[in-house]
Amino acid sequence: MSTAQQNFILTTDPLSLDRIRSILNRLEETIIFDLIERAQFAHNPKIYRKGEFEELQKIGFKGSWLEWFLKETESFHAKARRYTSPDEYPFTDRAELPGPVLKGVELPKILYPNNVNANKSILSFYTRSIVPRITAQATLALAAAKRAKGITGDDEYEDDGNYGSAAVLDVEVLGAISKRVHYGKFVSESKFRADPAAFIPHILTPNRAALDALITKPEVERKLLQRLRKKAEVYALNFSPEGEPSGDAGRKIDVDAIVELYEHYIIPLTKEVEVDYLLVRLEGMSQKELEELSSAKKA
Ligand SMILES: C=C(O[C@@H]1C=C(C(=O)O)C=C[C@H]1O)C(=O)O
Repeated sequence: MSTAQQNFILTTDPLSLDRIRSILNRLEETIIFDLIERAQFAHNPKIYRKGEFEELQKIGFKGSWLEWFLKETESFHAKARRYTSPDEYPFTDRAELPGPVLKGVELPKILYPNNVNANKSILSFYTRSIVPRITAQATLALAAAKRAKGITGDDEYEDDGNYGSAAVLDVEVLGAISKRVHYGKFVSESKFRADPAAFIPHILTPNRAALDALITKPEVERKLLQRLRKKAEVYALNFSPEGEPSGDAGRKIDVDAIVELYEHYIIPLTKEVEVDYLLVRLEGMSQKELEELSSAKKA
């Protein structure tokens, strides 16, 4: 599917699973490249801890350096109505963001009204598990360079002072992961509409495990992880000035780290969003509406 056909406005069938899967596939590129960019800087743990920067406290901001970046960036994006789109969620509380300067666009209402939002979990696993892992190479190289200058002990590690550059990239990675994970809502809506009768009893019970089994496609996940490894291996290659790929010169990022990120965080969280969305999919419906839906033919 061409990238133009992925466009929400141009497509004829926004809920086709093929279209949704092609978007998830394209987001793999975005996430891998953003992680490669972030991996050039050291961990810089200071930027993830609240209260580390006196300068921020002085201007009345109580969160971490990264939270400040998120709030400032998202405030601007909110003005351009980014978060009125059903696949874009801010990390900052909406109440703290300004309203859009442009009037809202009339997008077709495809999703059922819901407040499912996984960003708190995304922020937490990204900063605790992902950043330390993908920055390990840069952090070790930094420590070696510092030792060569006679700096040893605790001051050797982790901090290269590139707080702005690292946080700009964190904001990019987080936005891409968030978009990917919340796409789970479209996946669920598509699967639900294809066979409402299969889902309804488990939504009413409610039975998370049964819903999880209904939406899980092990074969799709297996192929995804295989494809992702191949993509990461290729994109992370270093090239000689003559354009020769040199696998021996090391890769720009730890390929296993990317595959594990998907396997242990991104896919499970997408499925959690899928199930959370299904659990509110019938809220406010009358008995008659439920019966009509239950007897709707399998698509
Ligand atoms: C996204 C889908 O739903 C589930 C979640 C997947 C994922 O997060 O990549 C993959 C397959 C399914 O188990 C899908 O069916 O494509």
